[in-house]
Amino acid sequence: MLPKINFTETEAFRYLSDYFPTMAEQQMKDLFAADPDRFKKFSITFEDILFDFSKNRIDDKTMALLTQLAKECKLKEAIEAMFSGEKINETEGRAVLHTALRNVSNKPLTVDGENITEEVNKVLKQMETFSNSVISGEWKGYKGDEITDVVNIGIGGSDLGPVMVTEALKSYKTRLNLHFVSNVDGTHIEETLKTLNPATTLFLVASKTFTTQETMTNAHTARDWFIKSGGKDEDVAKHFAALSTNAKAVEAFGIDTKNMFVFWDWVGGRYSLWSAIGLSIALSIGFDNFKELLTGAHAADEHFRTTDFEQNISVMLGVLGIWYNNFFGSETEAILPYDQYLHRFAAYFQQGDMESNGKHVDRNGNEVDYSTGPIIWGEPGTNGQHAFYQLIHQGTKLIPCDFIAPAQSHNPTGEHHPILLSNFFAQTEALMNGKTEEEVTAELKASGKTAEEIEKLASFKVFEGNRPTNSILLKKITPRSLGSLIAFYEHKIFVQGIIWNIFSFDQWGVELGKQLAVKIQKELKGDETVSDHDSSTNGLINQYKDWR
Ligand SMILES: O=P(O)(O)OC[C@H]1O[C@](O)(CO)[C@@H](O)[C@@H]1O
Repeated sequence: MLPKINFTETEAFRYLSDYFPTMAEQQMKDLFAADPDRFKKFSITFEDILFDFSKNRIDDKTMALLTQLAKECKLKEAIEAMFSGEKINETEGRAVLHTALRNVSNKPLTVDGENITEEVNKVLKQMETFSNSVISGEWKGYKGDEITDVVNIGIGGSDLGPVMVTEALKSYKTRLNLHFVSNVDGTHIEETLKTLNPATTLFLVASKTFTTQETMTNAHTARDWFIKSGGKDEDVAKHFAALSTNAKAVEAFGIDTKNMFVFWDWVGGRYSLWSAIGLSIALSIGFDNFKELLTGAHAADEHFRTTDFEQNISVMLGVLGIWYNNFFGSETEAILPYDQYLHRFAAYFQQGDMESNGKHVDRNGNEVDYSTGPIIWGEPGTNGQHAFYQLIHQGTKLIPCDFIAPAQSHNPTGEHHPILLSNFFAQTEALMNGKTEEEVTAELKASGKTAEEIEKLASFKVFEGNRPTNSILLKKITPRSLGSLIAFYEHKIFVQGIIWNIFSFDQWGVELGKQLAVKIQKELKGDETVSDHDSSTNGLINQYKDWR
């Protein structure tokens, strides 16, 4: 059982509230000027990843109080409860053990009397054999051809993780071409199928429940396409595999259970890329690289489980987020990777974070009277700079940003990488230092503007600065470093959920819309006028029926 403590009633919260006005006044640039060791003090290096937290609106006292807050909320006990397989997902009665999927050190772990380490290793072996055989060309399609293309059909956690990782690790790509179909919009599957040859295509139907409407609709369309293009029912086994926890539904769909890769109800959808859901990743980068991804995540798990909070990367990420969310009133956090390969990283953590911590009821079942999960968003730099950085620099909202970049590029073409990285460093410096009115005036004067022109322009060109950033510099994006990075972010979400006293591993908020869609889908059949909704919904449905 998880602790059920209201963090706003802790001693640390009271002290933080008292101290907040002092820190709200503090300029980060003054804190840097006063302490030559600030960078050293507030940065942590883990293997080949440097986390620099020093450009935050914190000092020693803030950090001591934030870590005290985590302690008072019994974070240490909660971490142990998760890792040891307690059923901490109480509203679904499930353990939360994505960490067991990457337990490469093979520490034995028993859940409900089953040795899950053995179960996990069995599926990993199956994934290894299968992916090696497809990549090597030993696995043949129904006409005897090698597989050239793999289509992962899944949505949410059964799509976003595999998409993000296969994109991030594209430079490790095998000869296979990966495609991802998620949206139930027929355009997604049709545009994908157009480019494919059924004799050389392998479909992975990825769904924890194997009941998700979007995925099952797309999977049926893919199967129909395969049959229409000449495949027979008995050929389906060579072209369809299932990644699921639901063997019965897989069989009912017509996929041979020999081609089924299982996982378990203790793997949350948005934490499932490490499970059989990662088969598309293994096919895309090879099983050894997939194993490296798991190894990197495991190393981060060990760090999270055993490191003191003051030096614990996920705890730092988590409590800093709480500092801005609950004291400065920030509503959003931007994730800004300066690496084109990481272009789906923010989208991935949109689900990871927002589906986990977008909750307004605490673990006691009471409505919370504080803000919980932030809105996560972001795009790769430098594209973001030319789109939304204006608001980050000069808008009225305080937006804490995570800047992420590799020191070594997989594509070190000409001056591209130094140019990219100079933008990363410049942005974090600019966000912190800003530009004062005196500096603006001097600059305008030097450019030959008159006193009158300077008077008119100056205020628009001032940057107030003091805008916080985390900088995450990796030596290189490798399967191992990426595995660690993802795991650190996953655990940050955990840290925050524990402090906010909410359940981070259910997602009841996605159910209502699904239920209503099933009802409305029936009403869309036939031409009768619909009248049992509110006038807006009726009006929209009836107009749709008229126009379709
Ligand atoms: O893997 P499944 O069961 O198809 O579910 C897909 C996604 O749907 C959700 O349940 C809700 O959108 C996610 O949590 C999950 O990742």
